[in-house]
Amino acid sequence: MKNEYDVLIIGGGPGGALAAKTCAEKGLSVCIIEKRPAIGVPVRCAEGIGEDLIGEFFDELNPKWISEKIKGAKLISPDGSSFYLSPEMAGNEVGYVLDRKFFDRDLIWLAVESGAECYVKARAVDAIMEDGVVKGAVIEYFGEKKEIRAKVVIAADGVESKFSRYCGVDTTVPLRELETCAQYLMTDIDIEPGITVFYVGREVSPEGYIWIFPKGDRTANVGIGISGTQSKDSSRAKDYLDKYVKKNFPDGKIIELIVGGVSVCKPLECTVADNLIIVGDAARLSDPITGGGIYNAMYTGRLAGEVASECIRSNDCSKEKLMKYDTTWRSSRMGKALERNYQIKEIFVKLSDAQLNSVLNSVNNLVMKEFSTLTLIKEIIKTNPRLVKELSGLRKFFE
Ligand SMILES: Cc1cc2nc3c(=O)[nH]c(=O)nc-3n(C[C@H](O)[C@H](O)[C@H](O)COP(=O)(O)OP(=O)(O)OC[C@H]3O[C@@H](n4cnc5c(N)ncnc54)[C@H](O)[C@@H]3O)c2cc1C
Repeated sequence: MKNEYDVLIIGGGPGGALAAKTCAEKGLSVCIIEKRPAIGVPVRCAEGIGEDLIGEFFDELNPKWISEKIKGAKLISPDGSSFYLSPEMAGNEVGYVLDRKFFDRDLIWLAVESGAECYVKARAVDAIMEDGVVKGAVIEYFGEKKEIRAKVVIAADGVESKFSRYCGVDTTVPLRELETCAQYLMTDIDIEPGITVFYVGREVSPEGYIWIFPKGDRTANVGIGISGTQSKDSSRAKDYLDKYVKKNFPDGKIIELIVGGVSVCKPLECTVADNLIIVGDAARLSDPITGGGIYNAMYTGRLAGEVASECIRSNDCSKEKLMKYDTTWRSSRMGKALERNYQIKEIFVKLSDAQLNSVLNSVNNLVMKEFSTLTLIKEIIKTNPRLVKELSGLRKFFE
């Protein structure tokens, strides 16, 4: 490990890996540090991603990255009725349940093949700051402290991100908007292959949802996310999950448990500073409705790599120059979706279970030519005149 690189990347998740690969391909010297002893494990994710989204990065997917191809979805209302998205309707919402143990590792491998250096068990414990400007990171590597300097530091340290805070950026997530999650990898359970299932409602999962994401024969990620402040009797996410599992999969076998957090707040007000770019979950870029953030991390990681390379070439890595990264992602399809989905989430979390039943039952018999979250929301607005007041805030997104 050297003391100086063009680009230092904190975190070896999908955001960090794409940033590293992009910078290395452009001929820069790149160092990725990852605090865990292995890339990709433990997997803190339900591993779902849309086909079109992952297709933006790869012409062909390595079969070992994929646990299951998803062709449809079911949404279960609080009253138990279900809204089924057939494979024909699912259209652009089909996708994959990945195997991130392999996927994340291979993303780093691609970065290393392109010339990046990667060090595991290397944790950033502070920022090197000079005159208020980021110059690198202090890291702990196998018990020793070391300083690494860089022209640009990319903070890709996930939802638990501390690095940007070390640099003076306020990254606080309001407690209500930090979903706490628990997930079992379960086997020996009766599930429909290729169909993801989502349960919503205050009783089952306050301000969140339960998911079943199939991962091969009678096996699935069965998980839950709940708002940080809305649980009953201080029940934890795992308590809600256990209740669900006991009722629905009493004979299933639990072979893994993970817990983690997902932010469903607005993105950081600004995702750059002098010599610093913040990507993926560290920038609070997971989707406020679904909590999904693999694509957003990959997209912003790649963009950060491109903008950092340009700025390093032009010898100017000031906040002003790096702002190109911030303005580009905000005006992208992803940025617009984040803004819209935040407003939609804010409205939906306020609906009672009775209102949710009414909303979801109203779309139950719809035949949509092409499904997307957007078309579903449009239909909900059209078919729920009684909820016009609650839903009126959504109109601006569809006019
Ligand atoms: C239960 C759960 C289910 C989810 N399900 C889905 C899903 O189905 N689909 C989806 O798209 N998204 C899902 N997500 C979100 C998804 O996992 C994240 O959005 C995605 O991993 C973000 O990638 P990232 O690179 O920004 O951060 P991460 O993947 O979190 O990577 C950050 C890395 O930085 C490392 N790190 C942290 N601090 C330091 C430090 N100081 N020094 C060095 N390294 C550090 C961490 O160890 C980690 O490896 C889920 C999340 C949870 C918790």
